[in-house]
Amino acid sequence: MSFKDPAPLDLKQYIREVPDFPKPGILFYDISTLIRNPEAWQVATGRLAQAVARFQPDILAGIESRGFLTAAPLATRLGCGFTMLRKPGKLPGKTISHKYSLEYGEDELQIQADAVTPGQRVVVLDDLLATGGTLAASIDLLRKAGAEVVGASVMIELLALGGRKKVDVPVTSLLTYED
Ligand SMILES: O=P(O)(O)OC[C@H]1O[C@H](OP(=O)(O)OP(=O)(O)O)[C@H](O)[C@@H]1O
Ligand SMILES: Nc1ncnc2[nH]cnc12
Repeated sequence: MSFKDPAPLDLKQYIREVPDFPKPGILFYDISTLIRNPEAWQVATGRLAQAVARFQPDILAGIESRGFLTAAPLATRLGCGFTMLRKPGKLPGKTISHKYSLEYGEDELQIQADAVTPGQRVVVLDDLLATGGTLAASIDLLRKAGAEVVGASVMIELLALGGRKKVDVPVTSLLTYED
């Protein structure tokens, strides 16, 4: 993997912080302003790719929908396969599902049953780690599909929510926020 990082570039300046979205009291970390800037997005994906390469993955798994944005360019850079973890009813053919609890209510993710060959090394990617429920569920789902989940990587980690405690594989994050 060759990537020359034009350091120093503070990527946080490209993340827009939106108060009270999608509901009062939530501070939303918006990556739209990062991905629309070609230089900043090159740097962000380059740094993420360096972190993910250390896991020596065969396949990257992206979590719908913002996880697709991070996983797909990395798979291209690293020469890995890419597979989608999707919300229910979106994937054709035989699928494997995993239901999980969130702070309020239940959610579900699916993967195609033949997406992973048993024992393949998979790294799961998302844009952001908050409570960790989504990432933990994705890892459970990938294991149901036969994957060896060797790591997880996110662009943004919200430290105060302690999400990485729910995740039993090594997690790398590019940008951390205390609040
Ligand atoms: O750590 P958690 O508390 O589980 O939260 C993190 C998840 O929440 C967001 O996804 P969202 O469900 O908003 O879907 P989106 O990517 O389609 O916007 C984000 O992209 C992560 O997947
Ligand atoms: N605070 C937040 N900002 C952006 N995406 C999120 N997903 C879960 N919590 C989030």
